[in-house]
Amino acid sequence: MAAITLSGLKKTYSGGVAAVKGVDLHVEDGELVVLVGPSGCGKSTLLRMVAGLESITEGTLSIGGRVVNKLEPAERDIAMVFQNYALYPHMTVYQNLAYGLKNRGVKKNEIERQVREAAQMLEIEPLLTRKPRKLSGGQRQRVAMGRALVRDPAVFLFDEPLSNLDAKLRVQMRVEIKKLQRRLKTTSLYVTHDQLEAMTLGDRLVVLNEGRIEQVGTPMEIYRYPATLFVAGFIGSPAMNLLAVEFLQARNAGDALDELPPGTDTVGIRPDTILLAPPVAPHLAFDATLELFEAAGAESHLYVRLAGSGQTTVIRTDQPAPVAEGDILRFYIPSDALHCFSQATGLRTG
Ligand SMILES: Nc1ncnc2c1ncn2[C@@H]1O[C@H](COP(=O)(O)OP(=O)(O)OP(=O)(O)O)[C@@H](O)[C@H]1O
Repeated sequence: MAAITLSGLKKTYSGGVAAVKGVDLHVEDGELVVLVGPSGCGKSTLLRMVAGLESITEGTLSIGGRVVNKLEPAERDIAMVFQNYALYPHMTVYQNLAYGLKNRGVKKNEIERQVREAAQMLEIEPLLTRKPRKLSGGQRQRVAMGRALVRDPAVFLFDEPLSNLDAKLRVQMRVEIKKLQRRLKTTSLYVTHDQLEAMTLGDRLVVLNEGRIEQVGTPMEIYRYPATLFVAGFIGSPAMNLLAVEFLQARNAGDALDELPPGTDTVGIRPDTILLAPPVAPHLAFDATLELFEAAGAESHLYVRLAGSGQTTVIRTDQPAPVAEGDILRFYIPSDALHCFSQATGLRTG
C-alpha cells in the first residue's frame, strides 16, 4: 500500500535554475499518474526527486505515509525504468533480472522463481540466456521492466521508457505497461512529453509547464475541459485552434459570439467539432480557404486559412471533403463546442 504525496515541492539547481516551483500532488495507492509537459517543464526533475536521485530544495515528499525526503533511493521501496534501459551489458538477461535480488541476499531458488515469473509475465523467457546487445530495443525495454518487476516495489517510476522505440512498438509496449500495471496495481508515476501516450496510459494526468502544475485530471476531463490556455494548446492532436474574439467580431462570425462568458477574448475550437453544414443551435460561422488536404486513413485533416487572417486552422473530419485545395469554404462551430479563455489570465472563462 503506497500512496505518494508531494507537498509544496521545489527544486532549484545549484546554478539557480528553478526547475520545480512548488508542486502539490496526491497519487492514490494503485493509481497510474502520468506527468506530461513540454521539454524543460520539470517533469524529469520531479520524478527524480521522488526516486531520490535529486535532492529536494523545499517541501515534503511521502511514500506510503512515510516522509522520505532524506532517504537514499534504495531505502524508498521504488523501482525506476529509464529511457536508455540501463542494463548491465556484460550480464545475461537472467543475471540482469537476478542482480537486485542477489544483492539483497535472496536465496538462489527464490531468485530463480521470481525471475522466471517476471520473465513469463513479460514473455521474455526465451531470451534469458542472451546478453543485452543481442536484443532488440523492445526486448531490452521488457528486460528493464522485468528488473523493476522482480523487486516487487511499492512504487514504479517510469522516465520516458518508450521514447527510443519505433512508433508501432511504442503503441504495443504502451498497452502492455497499462495491462501489467492494472494487474499488479502498483502505484506508478510515468513521465512523457508525448500527449497521446499520456492520454492513453494515465488514470490521471498532471500537465506541467515551467515547473508548475497547470491541471490535474482524468485524460477525458482534461481533453473536454482544459483549465488553461496552455493545456488547451498542449493536449489534443491535431491541436486545438485558438482564435481571437476581436477577429471573429470584426467578421460578424455568428450568434454564438453574443453568448460568450464575461472576460473571454480567445475561443478554442477542437478540430473535430468544426462542421461543414450549419447546425440549428447558435454557432460561429466563417469562410476559409482550403490550403491543404491530408488524408490520414479513417479521418482527414483540412488545413484552412481564415479569410482576412494569416491564421491556419485545422479541421478533422471523417467525411472525405468534396472540395479541392484553393476552394473557399464556409465552416460552422456550435456554441456548446467552444472553449472560452482569457489571454490576460491564461484561464478558462467558462
Ligand atoms: N542537473 C541540472 N542542473 C541545472 N539545471 C538542470 C539540471 N537538470 C535539469 N535542469 C534544468 O531544469 C529544467 C527542467 O528540466 P527537466 O529535465 O526536469 O525537464 P523535462 O520536462 O524533463 O524536460 P525533457 O523532456 O527535455 O527531459 C530545465 O530548465 C533544465 O535545463
